[in-house]
Amino acid sequence: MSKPTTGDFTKTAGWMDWYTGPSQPAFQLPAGAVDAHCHVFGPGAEFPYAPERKYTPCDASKAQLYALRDHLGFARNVVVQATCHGADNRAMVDACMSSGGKARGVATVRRSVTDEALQAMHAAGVRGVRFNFVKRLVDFTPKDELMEIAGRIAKLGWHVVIYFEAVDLPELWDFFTALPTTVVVDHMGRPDVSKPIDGPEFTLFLEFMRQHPNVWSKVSCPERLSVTGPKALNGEQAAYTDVVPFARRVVEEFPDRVLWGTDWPHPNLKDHMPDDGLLVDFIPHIAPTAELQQKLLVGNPMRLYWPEEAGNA
Ligand SMILES: O=C(O)c1cc(C(=O)O)oc(=O)c1
Repeated sequence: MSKPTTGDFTKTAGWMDWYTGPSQPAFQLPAGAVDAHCHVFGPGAEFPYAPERKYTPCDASKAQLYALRDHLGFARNVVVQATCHGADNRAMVDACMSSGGKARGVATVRRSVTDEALQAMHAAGVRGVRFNFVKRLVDFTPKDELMEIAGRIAKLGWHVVIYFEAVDLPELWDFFTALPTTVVVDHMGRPDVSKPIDGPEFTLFLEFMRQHPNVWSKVSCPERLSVTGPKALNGEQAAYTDVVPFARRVVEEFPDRVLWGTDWPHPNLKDHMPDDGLLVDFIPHIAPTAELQQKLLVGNPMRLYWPEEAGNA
């Protein structure tokens, strides 16, 4: 793949660029597999990063994303608005519109967004909004503003994607459970995988999903959650073993409400940048049967993002 650039922007100190030589996965993805969580960054020269951003990344263009899709063997992408673009959705929308129907999007919007702008995003392929509660990534948005947005996008048939840290779930519970749409949790609500799987935090997360059939989870980002590794580098076929029991528990208990994505280009990693081919090889460890893999990678994302075609998935 081509190398990342940065245009006129200066990257955050210590920024780790995405991996340019991903391996060919050993795991064969099922036909029609969807990478249901990935981002584009800029390019900054064309789609400038937002003034309110908390980090400045290297560029990660739609062409580079789609080259990775083809290399790994995915058929489609869900492009999630990255916080470095704030509520300026142009890069994400442009990626969706250039995909020939093979990408859907998740936007970030403010209360001031017009109905016309929402309609235009819908036409481009956007099917959800993202509410972010991770304090290092965004400034606080009042919950009444978010609830108002949720009410408006519900009418379009969109869903809400939520990103939060496990310790914050108790405080956010009432807000999340009042949302009127399907609710998709990013990265399993970021469990601390050094804690026991049957400990209070992860038990609460499972309870959240058990009690609320409208809640789905992305079982993504082992590279972010892992404490012990080993890293998805140098041909490692058993990467991030400490994350496996957590993700597998969610996949096995809620097989019809899980999604998987690469999280390319992996914003804000501090320790290492994974080989995305080896990340794909992580999938059969958390979804060990062909049936679970089919739901995770094809059936579920198609139902949520391409419902008009889902009958065939
Ligand atoms: O943990 C993160 O740093 C992170 C950031 C973003 C974003 O900036 O949008 O998205 C993610 O999925 C994860």
